[in-house]
Amino acid sequence: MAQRIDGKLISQQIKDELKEEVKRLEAQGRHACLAVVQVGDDPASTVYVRNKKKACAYIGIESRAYELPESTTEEELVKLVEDLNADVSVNGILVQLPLPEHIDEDRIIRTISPDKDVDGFHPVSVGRLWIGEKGFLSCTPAGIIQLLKRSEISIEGKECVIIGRSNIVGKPMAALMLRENATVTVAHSRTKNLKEIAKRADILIVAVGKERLITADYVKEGAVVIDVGMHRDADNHLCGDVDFDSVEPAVSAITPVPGGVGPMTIAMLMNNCVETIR
Ligand SMILES: NC(=O)C1=CN([C@@H]2O[C@H](COP(=O)(O)OP(=O)(O)OC[C@H]3O[C@@H](n4cnc5c(N)ncnc54)[C@H](OP(=O)(O)O)[C@@H]3O)[C@@H](O)[C@H]2O)C=CC1
Ligand SMILES: Nc1nc(=O)c2c([nH]1)NC[C@@H]1CN(c3ccc(C(=O)N[C@@H](CCC(=O)O)C(=O)O)cc3)C=[N+]21
Repeated sequence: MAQRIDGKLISQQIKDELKEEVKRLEAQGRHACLAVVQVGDDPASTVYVRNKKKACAYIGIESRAYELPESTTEEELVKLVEDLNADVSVNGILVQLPLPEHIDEDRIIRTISPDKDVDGFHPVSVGRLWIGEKGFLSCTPAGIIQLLKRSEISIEGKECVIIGRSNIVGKPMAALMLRENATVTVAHSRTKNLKEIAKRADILIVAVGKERLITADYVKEGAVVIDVGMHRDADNHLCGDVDFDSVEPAVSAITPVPGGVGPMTIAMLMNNCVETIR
């Protein structure tokens, strides 16, 4: 029987640890405040933003919501981020992605002060990650490392294959697995023989954004499979990039969707917020 890696449970443990820590920090007069910026009203973004605010309330972090209309200009958003950078009562800034077409996402990410970049998306945070310097870690990859460690799955020396090379998941995931001494392969849409490469993995991390793409024929017997994907299927159920029913019988451990990586992303965002006052 494959071990089901329970992201809901592990994220709850982390949030409880953070809640205790925030209590101690508050007693020392330290207070964390996260600014959450959403432009437009994409329903998926609204759900994530709501979950982030709920997590803040649970842990004892103040959250300030900035809900801007879809028609917000790039200049207006840059101005808001600059004001938040300058506001000493704000410790962390999160601008929910994706942004509307007419706004340059990279410019907005670069505008966030690296000292308040709790998403870990700023080029300075990315550089720090790759050279092994202290800085904010990208939340989803950091959450996956915690899932593995807290499930007692060792990483050192393992063959790790990551499918996907986005700036928010695949690339920072590669940096973190390398830091943990895995041997890392990053596959993408131009990769040849994807099945053969994926089958080499002791730890297979899937972030392709294609509903149930990965079936049992991509997976080595006994591998650990981490599914980052997030989709609503034709029956309106949440599912991942991995075909869970096909893959689960072959593997030693697997994350479900929902209840796997998703809740960990939020727990690690909370950790980054607490980091601003440690
Ligand atoms: N649970 C969570 O907290 C989070 C979940 N997600 C989910 O994870 C998934 C991936 O997100 P994200 O990284 O932002 O996605 P992107 O669309 O930015 O990146 C997808 C990557 O997968 C590669 N790819 C696409 N199709 C194939 C294929 N058929 N074979 C091999 N590689 C392929 C692309 O290659 P190329 O570079 O060549 O185009 C690209 O590198 C999505 O479902 C998203 O919703 C994302 C963030 C957080
Ligand atoms: N600036 C920015 N930072 C992000 O971290 C960011 C973003 N933009 N844009 C979108 C992606 C996606 N993402 C998720 C967060 C939580 C769940 C999550 O909690 N998922 C639950 C289910 C939630 C539900 O019921 O819909 C689960 O998997 O169990 C999923 C996905 C963060 N992202």
